[in-house]
Amino acid sequence: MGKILDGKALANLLGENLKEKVKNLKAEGITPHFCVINIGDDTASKIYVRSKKRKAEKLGIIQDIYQMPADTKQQEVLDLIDKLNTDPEINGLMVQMPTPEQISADELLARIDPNKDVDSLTPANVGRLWLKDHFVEPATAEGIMALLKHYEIPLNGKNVVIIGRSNIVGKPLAALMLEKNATITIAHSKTQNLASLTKRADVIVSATGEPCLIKADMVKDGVIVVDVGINRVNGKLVGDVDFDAVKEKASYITPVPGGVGPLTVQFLMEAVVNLTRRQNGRK
Ligand SMILES: Nc1nc(=O)c2c([nH]1)NC[C@@H]1CN(c3ccc(C(=O)N[C@@H](CCC(=O)O)C(=O)O)cc3)C=[N+]21
Repeated sequence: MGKILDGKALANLLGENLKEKVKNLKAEGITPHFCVINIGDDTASKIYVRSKKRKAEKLGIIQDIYQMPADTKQQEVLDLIDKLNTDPEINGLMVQMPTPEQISADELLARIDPNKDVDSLTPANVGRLWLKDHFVEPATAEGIMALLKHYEIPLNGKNVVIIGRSNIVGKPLAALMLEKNATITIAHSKTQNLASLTKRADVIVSATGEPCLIKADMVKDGVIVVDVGINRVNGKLVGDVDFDAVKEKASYITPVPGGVGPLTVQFLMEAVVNLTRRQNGRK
């Protein structure tokens, strides 16, 4: 039976260190301050925005929430981003995904000052990520790397199958894992015979939003499974993995909830603090 990769515990542990870091900055008169722009009334988004707010408060970071109506015009959001980009009080900003139909998220992201790009989703920072001189990394990908490192799971030469090619998870995770000399396969909704790929994988990362996509007969014994899926099924939160069955074959597996999710929030806060330090000429 597989060992649980306890993301929640690691997030709490790292949170204690970050709290100290924030305290030290505050002693120098610097308080990290970031903004979340949430457009529309996606239920899940509201939950995430609130959980970020809670974490920020715990750490002593200021978080402003700009809640904009579902029919907000693109230009209004661009104007807000411009204002926050140039406000010296603001160290970071992010646009909560998904955005409503009339909004071009790509255009919004491109407008964010890369120096304030908490999510690391601006074109400049995506480029830096693949060129190895990055100063921010997307939080979920970074959280997964931290989790594997904490449990001393090496990636050198390992076959990793990432399912999901999103800009926010799959693609940046591939970049970070390549840096650790893993061999990466990115599978997605058009991939044929997914099981033939996952059966050969040493590490499987699933980020699709499809409950029970990964079943026990699709994985080899001793596999390491990282479940990034967040799905609500009959009022219950589940990942992409058939957890109870797959954990019998896995050597390590993340639970949902309590796996990758809390680390995402932790590393968003790390990004805020790192950007704040950088803007103030630290490290
Ligand atoms: N610009 C942007 N950046 C993001 O980082 C971003 C986003 N948009 N849109 C949505 C996704 C999703 N996301 C999560 C954050 C926290 C949990 C989390 O805390 N999960 C808890 C459970 C939370 C619950 O109970 O609902 C857990 O897995 O244990 C999950 C998912 C950030 N995202």
